[in-house]
Amino acid sequence: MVMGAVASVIGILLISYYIKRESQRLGALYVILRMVSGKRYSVTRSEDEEQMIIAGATDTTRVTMIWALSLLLNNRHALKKVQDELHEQVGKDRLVNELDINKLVFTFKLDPRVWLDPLEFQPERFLSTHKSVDVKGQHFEFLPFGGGRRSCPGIPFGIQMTHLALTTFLHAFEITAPSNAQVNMTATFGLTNMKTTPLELLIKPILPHQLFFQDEA
Ligand code: HEM
Repeated sequence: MVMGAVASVIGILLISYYIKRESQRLGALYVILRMVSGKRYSVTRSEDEEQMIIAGATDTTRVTMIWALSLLLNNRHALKKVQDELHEQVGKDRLVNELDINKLVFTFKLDPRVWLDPLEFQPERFLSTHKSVDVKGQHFEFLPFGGGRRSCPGIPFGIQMTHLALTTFLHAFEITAPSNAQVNMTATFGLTNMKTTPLELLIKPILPHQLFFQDEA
């Protein structure tokens, strides 16, 4: 099925859905952010604070998903490993859920001075040579969420959302680039380093049709 779908749309839809669902509980979210990060966010709700959390949560997760999909498309062996693992661990009779994430070892164990072949997409390195590197700001060679006092307070939420959205998508669809062309990896400098050109995907559903229309439990 050719849809010419742009991954960002899927990312935004999933993230906006969760944010919307959680927005009534933003007051509680401040408390959680304070608890997990030890930072002083005001518990008094203000529009600025809501916008800061929504902006911090949406663009970052969307951009992470777009780059992950682009890298997987340009590295078909890694994409195959991710999808083989999903079909082995989750099967084809249901969708991915939060409890599957820890079983998806390949997918999420995921300058020459620090990294060997830094420009190569080698997610395997996080299972072998760089097994002990974590993303939460303690290992300075890899700081996707920053570090120190102003590091990201949404790390658990960001990781969970990215895991769930990416695996749900890759489990349910076969993805290819139009004409099997290489994905253009040029980045635009900004607050988040967005891909310069939109990511175009051809997606083909691979799970039973009824799973795409099931009601939420
Ligand atoms: C993959 C997803 C995410 C990535 C890569 C990411 C990355 C970052 C980075 C690099 C910073 C700056 C840290 C620094 O200055 O050292 C930051 C800050 C922040 N992030 Fe995230 N983030 C993500 C998801 C989220 C989520 C889901 C939320 C909220 C639920 C969130 C809320 C925030 C806030 C409020 C700040 C400002 C912190 C402060 O200055 O005190 N982020 N994030």
